[in-house]
Amino acid sequence: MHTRDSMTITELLAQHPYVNDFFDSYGLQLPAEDSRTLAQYLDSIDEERWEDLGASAESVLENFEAFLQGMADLASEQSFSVESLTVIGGQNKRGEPEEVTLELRRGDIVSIVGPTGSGKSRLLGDIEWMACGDTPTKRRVLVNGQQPDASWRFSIERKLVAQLSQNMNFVMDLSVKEFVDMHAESRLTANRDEVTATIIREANSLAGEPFEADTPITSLSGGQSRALMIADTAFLSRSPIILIDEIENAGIDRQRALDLLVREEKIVLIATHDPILALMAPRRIVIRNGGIAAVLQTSVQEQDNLKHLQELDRKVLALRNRIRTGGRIEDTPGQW
Ligand SMILES: Nc1ncnc2c1ncn2[C@@H]1O[C@H](COP(=O)(O)OP(=O)(O)OP(=O)(O)O)[C@@H](O)[C@H]1O
Repeated sequence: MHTRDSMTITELLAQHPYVNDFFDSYGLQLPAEDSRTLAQYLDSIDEERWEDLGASAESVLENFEAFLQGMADLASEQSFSVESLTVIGGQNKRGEPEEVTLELRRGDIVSIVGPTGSGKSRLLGDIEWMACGDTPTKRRVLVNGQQPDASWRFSIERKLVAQLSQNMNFVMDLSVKEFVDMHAESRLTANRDEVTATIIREANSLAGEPFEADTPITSLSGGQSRALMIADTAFLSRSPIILIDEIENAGIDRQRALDLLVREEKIVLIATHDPILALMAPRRIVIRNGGIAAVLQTSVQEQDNLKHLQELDRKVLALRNRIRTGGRIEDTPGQW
């Protein structure tokens, strides 16, 4: 029995003004002033009306409890802030000790580089799982200097980590707008229409080929769906830690994607084979044989060279587009 069970509707609305949204979604309008409790009010609704609404007093009450719990969880999540993330080394694939303690702070962007199969995704996996010596690497991950509570691993509401993985498989039959709006709704976003429009606009500015709000998500290209997920994560995810398993260079504006993701002082880790993305991060973790072999600061010289790399990249992109559109590459390299 909750204290709110004995509250009058007037009191309930005063304490939780957003409850009207919940009842609106059922097509019910709560009276603004009423000295009955919610249960009494729901009981007074006749059978026929419940049939029209496709619900019952019991189901509404039950879902209302879940809704209030969700709001409480969101509020506690917002007040919880991740200031630091620490990875304490374990062992590499040969069982040799990984002698490193890596501390990341809010707003840090770190890239993870290493040969195929060296263990980049594993490091992301350890962070996502908040490993405490219980993965093959024996690493331990601390949040704000402490081992996070085990229940966080399973908490969907209070998700500390958002992962953008390599494969995005959309199976639902929804338009881009419906998909983003559904996300916005599940996050209880206040200005949903506005946020949804911003996400679609930003995703379009990341992806080479534009798409429309009413495009079915199943017909988006790999690059387009990736762009949509990046924008969606940037604007809707409350997770303070973002893990990215490669932003492929399939026409995605990587600098813009990073700028979007770090807007909110999140901790961002990106596993990548792309030298441009690797150098865009102020620090990079080098993985070898399943262990962290080095943590390098991007030097001033590298930052300078990044501009040249980006210039090269633009040239390659232009050549790629030429090939894609049926052209030839017969001019001398000096003219590219
Ligand atoms: N320290 C370790 N001890 C034991 N196994 C490990 C360790 N590190 C990584 N592995 C295992 O090695 C395999 C390859 O690692 P992973 O998939 O992370 O590589 P990757 O660098 O992401 O590769 P790619 O570049 O192809 O995506 C995985 O099965 C992973 O669990």
